[in-house]
Amino acid sequence: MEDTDLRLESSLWVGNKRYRAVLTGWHFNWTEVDKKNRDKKTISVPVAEVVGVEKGRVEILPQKSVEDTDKDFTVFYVKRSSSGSSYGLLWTLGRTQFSCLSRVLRDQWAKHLRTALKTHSPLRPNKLLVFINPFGGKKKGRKIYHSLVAPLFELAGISSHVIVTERANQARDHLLKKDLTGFDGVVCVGGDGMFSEILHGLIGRTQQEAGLCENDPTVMLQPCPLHIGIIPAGSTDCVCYATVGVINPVTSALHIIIGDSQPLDVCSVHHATALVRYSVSLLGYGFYGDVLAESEKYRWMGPLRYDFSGTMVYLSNRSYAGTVQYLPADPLLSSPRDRTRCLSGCSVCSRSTERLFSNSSDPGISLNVASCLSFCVCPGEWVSVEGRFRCVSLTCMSSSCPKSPLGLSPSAHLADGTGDLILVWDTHPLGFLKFLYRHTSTQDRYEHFHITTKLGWQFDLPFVEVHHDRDYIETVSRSGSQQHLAERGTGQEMTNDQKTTTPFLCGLCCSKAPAVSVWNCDGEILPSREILCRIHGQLVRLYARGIEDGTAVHNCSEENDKCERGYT
Ligand SMILES: CCCCCCCCCCCCC/C=C/[C@@H](O)[C@H](COP(=O)(O)O)NC(=O)CCCCCCCCCCCCCCC
Ligand SMILES: Nc1ncnc2c1ncn2[C@@H]1O[C@H](COP(=O)(O)OP(=O)(O)O)[C@@H](O)[C@H]1O
Ligand SMILES: [Ca+2]
Repeated sequence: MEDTDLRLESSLWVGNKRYRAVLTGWHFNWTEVDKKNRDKKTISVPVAEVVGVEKGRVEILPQKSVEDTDKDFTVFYVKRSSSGSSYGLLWTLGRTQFSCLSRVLRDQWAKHLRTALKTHSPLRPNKLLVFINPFGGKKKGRKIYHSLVAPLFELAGISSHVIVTERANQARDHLLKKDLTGFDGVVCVGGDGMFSEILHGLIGRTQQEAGLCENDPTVMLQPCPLHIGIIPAGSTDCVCYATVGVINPVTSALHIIIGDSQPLDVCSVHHATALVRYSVSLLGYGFYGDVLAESEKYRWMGPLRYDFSGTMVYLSNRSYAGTVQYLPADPLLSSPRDRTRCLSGCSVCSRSTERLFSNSSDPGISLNVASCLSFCVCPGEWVSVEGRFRCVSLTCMSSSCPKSPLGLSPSAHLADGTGDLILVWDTHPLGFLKFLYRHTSTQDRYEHFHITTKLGWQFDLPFVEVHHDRDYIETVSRSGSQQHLAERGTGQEMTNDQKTTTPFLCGLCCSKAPAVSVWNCDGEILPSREILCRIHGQLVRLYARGIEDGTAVHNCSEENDKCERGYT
């Protein structure tokens, strides 16, 4: 036996097989040795991915059972399996029960492993504040938390203070006003709307404490000190999908437990001199605004309300006149058409961390170099676009979700300090259907009518433009004064310029097509149509690590597969 600092090596038994087990600084490995002392297969678990170490023979599923034996210990760790698509890995709870030659050795293994995992993952939370929206998605938030997540938190020694919300904005108000001392992070059990509440509460609280004015779009906001964890239990679950790669409560719980950390860009939306809201996933005018407004009537349908309303709004065949102005970002940083994806350990985001935080005096509203596409812009110049749009969307990240596995903007980055602006000009209904349909693509490269298609396929249409922006103004109005837009009602006589496109299938869904749309801001309808947006790079941190490349499945060896698979 060897024992220096955190290194420990000895023989251990799993069942009747003997293993040579080694704990080095970063890894816990066990290698099967046969009767002639020859090495066979090795299983290696990064210490940072050890969930817990218990003395005795312990199971936590289907219910907790502890056999308090003298020479045994049980190690729980993260185990990966394919999610079925090329990106995003499911995490389950791996478990192996080891036997030692003596109790002293057993205690030594337990002590060393526990010390090592604390040393190698310093962001593991000790205490979490958990908000459950009991009405999100299919209304299963409470069940998901208590049956799948709470036992894992308990195993990892995390204490949690759980609040089941009784009204909208309760979580946000709690975070804005109540004592948060001692908490390492906030967990939201729900959908994108619930995440948005947490986001607003934490950003608001941080700025209050820093004495910063959120209404001023030129202020450099203070990054939030508390991490946010998302247990998906909503309808779209876009933020979870885009930062973890799968919608799976156990996977998300394990990312929280091991203290993963993923920074995220946030967009602040202003009107006149006031902050309206923050957004991370979708700020959409036109189609997405109309779908949201329509879907509110059908909340009782649960997540299906979006498909139903989406079809109705599609059939109503609307487009809207407007003006969008934006400041293009430096195309050297990354581009929405560069066919790359932001995956775990993304180098574009890492480089951005240095850029975003090295120059704290950067007001953030100065321009980088010219944008791509048909616009010729000089440094420092705003680009103004005017016309009729099917939809105008802004995302700070890919906004991938189960409906659109590669997302609204597949090459967008989670934490590069920029957002993507997608302009879809008015086009014929089949063209727009093609655009929507292309969002359902699951592979980033495939053959379609003998043509190899690549990431960002939905942008390869003549009526779609995508721009990479750092900060910009967006206003949506008909050509003419913006004031006019705010005052324009739906009952007015419309000029050709103001008219929405004629519905082409039925009068049921589209008899009263309005002349203006609304903004969908992460699932909330905004009260204003004229807005000014600013991207704040890496303003919050999630317990996540970005989407893992599913083509490289780790530690799923034969031996591992024999372990308890946990909750799949
Ligand atoms: C033909 C199939 C078309 C599929 C098009 C899929 C595009 C999906 C893009 C989704 C981007 C999601 C960005 C995230 C938004 C969320 O923040 C936000 C709030 O989520 P929460 O309720 O969980 O709190 N969610 C939303 O605003 C929902 C947007 C959903 C849009 C779905 C549209 C479905 C369209 C179906 C059209 C069908 C046309 C069929 C014609 C015969
Ligand atoms: N107890 C509650 N009662 C009613 N609404 C709530 C409650 N808790 C949270 N909400 C609100 O419900 C909205 C939708 O929640 P979310 O969890 O995102 O579900 P979904 O994904 O189905 O829209 C959010 O805007 C949130 O503010
Ligand atoms: Ca971004």
